[in-house]
Amino acid sequence: MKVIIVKDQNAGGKAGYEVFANAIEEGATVFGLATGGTPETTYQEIVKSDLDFSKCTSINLDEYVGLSATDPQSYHHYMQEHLFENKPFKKSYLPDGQATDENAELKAYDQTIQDNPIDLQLLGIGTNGHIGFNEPGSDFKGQTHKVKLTDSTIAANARYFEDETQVPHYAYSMGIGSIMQAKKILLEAYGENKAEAIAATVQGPVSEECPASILQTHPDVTLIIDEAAAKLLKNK
Ligand SMILES: O=P(O)(O)OC[C@H]1O[C@](O)(CO)[C@@H](O)[C@@H]1O
Repeated sequence: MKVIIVKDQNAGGKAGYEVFANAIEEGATVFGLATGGTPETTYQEIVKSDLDFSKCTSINLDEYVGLSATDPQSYHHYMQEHLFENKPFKKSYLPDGQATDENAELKAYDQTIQDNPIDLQLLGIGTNGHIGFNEPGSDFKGQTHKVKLTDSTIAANARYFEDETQVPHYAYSMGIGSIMQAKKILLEAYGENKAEAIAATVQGPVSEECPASILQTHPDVTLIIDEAAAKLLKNK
């Protein structure tokens, strides 16, 4: 695991952009993308750049169950607003939060991931160490599945909704098994509220209690974290 400690999220966005630019340089064409507050500055730097994704494919980690692609709170909408509007891909995949046949949707998403092996997977991390919506206890070999969100995740994401009662309680998430198949993984984390999860991810035991700890077994992981998120790391 390569750990890059930056001053703040803006510096992190610049470093994150560099990882994307290098990946394209090295021939990457399939990008696993994340949502939430963390990747916003990396997307801002990409949007400002001349990087061209028109021949590339994107596959997002997750989507809330029950939200339409046009719902302002959906991850479809988030991606459109933060990236795709300005940097369109040849093809962009997110789970369909309104799928009528749930099992068919989950199977189809797994097939999409198999058909488009991910070159660079971008991740954020939850305060409880979740990646995508894979909450503590998720199977390390898991494929795309429906997740019941924990109370802490619902509370953490409530900031994007009118109030907490509007936060969906389920999501479709790429499984940890699929995430680990990516050739290269970039995890970003900013803020003191991620310090415990980062310490467990980097220096804790590999345990399903901290889903991100599995990244210790992946051959090519880069962490971009700010000083606050790095606070509990020993001998940094
Ligand atoms: O970047 P944020 O907003 O702190 O979210 C952290 C993580 O939580 C999620 O938004 C899921 O709740 C993930 O997609 C994200 O990586």
